[in-house]
Amino acid sequence: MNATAEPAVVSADSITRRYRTTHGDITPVHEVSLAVRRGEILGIRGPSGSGKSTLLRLLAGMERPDSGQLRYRDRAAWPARSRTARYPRAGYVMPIFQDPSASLDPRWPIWRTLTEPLTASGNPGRAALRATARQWLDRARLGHLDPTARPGQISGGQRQRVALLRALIAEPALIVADEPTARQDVITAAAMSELLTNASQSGTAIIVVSHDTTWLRGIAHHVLPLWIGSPNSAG
Ligand SMILES: Nc1ncnc2c1ncn2[C@@H]1O[C@H](COP(=O)(O)OP(=O)(O)OP(=O)(O)O)[C@@H](O)[C@H]1O
Repeated sequence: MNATAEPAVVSADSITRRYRTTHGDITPVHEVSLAVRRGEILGIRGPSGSGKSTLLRLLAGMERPDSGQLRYRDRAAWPARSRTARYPRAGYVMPIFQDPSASLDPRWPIWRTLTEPLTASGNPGRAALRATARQWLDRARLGHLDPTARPGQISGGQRQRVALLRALIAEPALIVADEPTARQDVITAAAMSELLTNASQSGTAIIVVSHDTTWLRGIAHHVLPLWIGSPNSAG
C-alpha cells in the first residue's frame, strides 16, 4: 500500500454536534469535514465560542457526533449503539486539554507520570525511567525541574509542557491538543513546536487548536478556520 492510499488516521465527514440548553439548542460544530494523515499537523483556529474545543472532543472520540461520520483509519469510530468510541488499538489518541491537571495524577511525581506509558510492555526499572524522564524534560526546557515534584508544585505552563511530553512519550497515532501554548512564553512555545514537529516527522498525526495564528502557521501543514455557525472543511 503506498502512502497516498493509506487511510487517514482520523477523518470527519460532515460531523455536527448540538447541545440542548435552557436558552434553546446550539450547534457549535456544524457539518465539519476534515482528514488528517500520518505525519500531518492540522491547525484549528477561530474566535472564542466557534466550537474548537467541542470539535477536538469529537475528534478524540470523547463525544459522539449527532450526525455525520467519524472514522479512525478506515473504520467507523462509533459502532451502532456503542457508548464508547472504537479505537484501532489502546492509546490510539492522546488528548491534551486546556487544563493540564485533567491528564496529570496529582499524587504522582512528574517522572512517574511521564514514563507510565513506557511500563505497559514491562518495567525497565526506576533509575532508567527517571533518566528517560530527565531527557524528555530537557527537550521541553524543563531540565531544571525536580522530577520528584508533584503537579501541584509546578506552574500551570510547566504542567502543560509535562502533559505534552506525556502524550509524546506514549507515541499515539493521534494527538489532539487544545491551546498547548496558551501559557507559554515565546521560547517555550518554540520548544513545543519543535517537539510536535519531531513527533509528526515520526508519523504521529496532530490536531492542534490555537489562538496564536502566527505560531499555528509556523507549525501546521493545513489550518482549518472555524466561524460561529457555518460549515467548515479541511484536509
Ligand atoms: N457541554 C456543553 N453543553 C452546552 N453548551 C456547550 C457545551 N460545550 C460547549 N458548549 C457551547 O458551545 C459553544 C462552543 O464552545 P467551545 O468550548 O467548543 O468553543 P471554543 O471555540 O473552544 O471557545 P474558546 O476559544 O473560548 O475556548 C459555546 O457557546 C459553549 O458554551
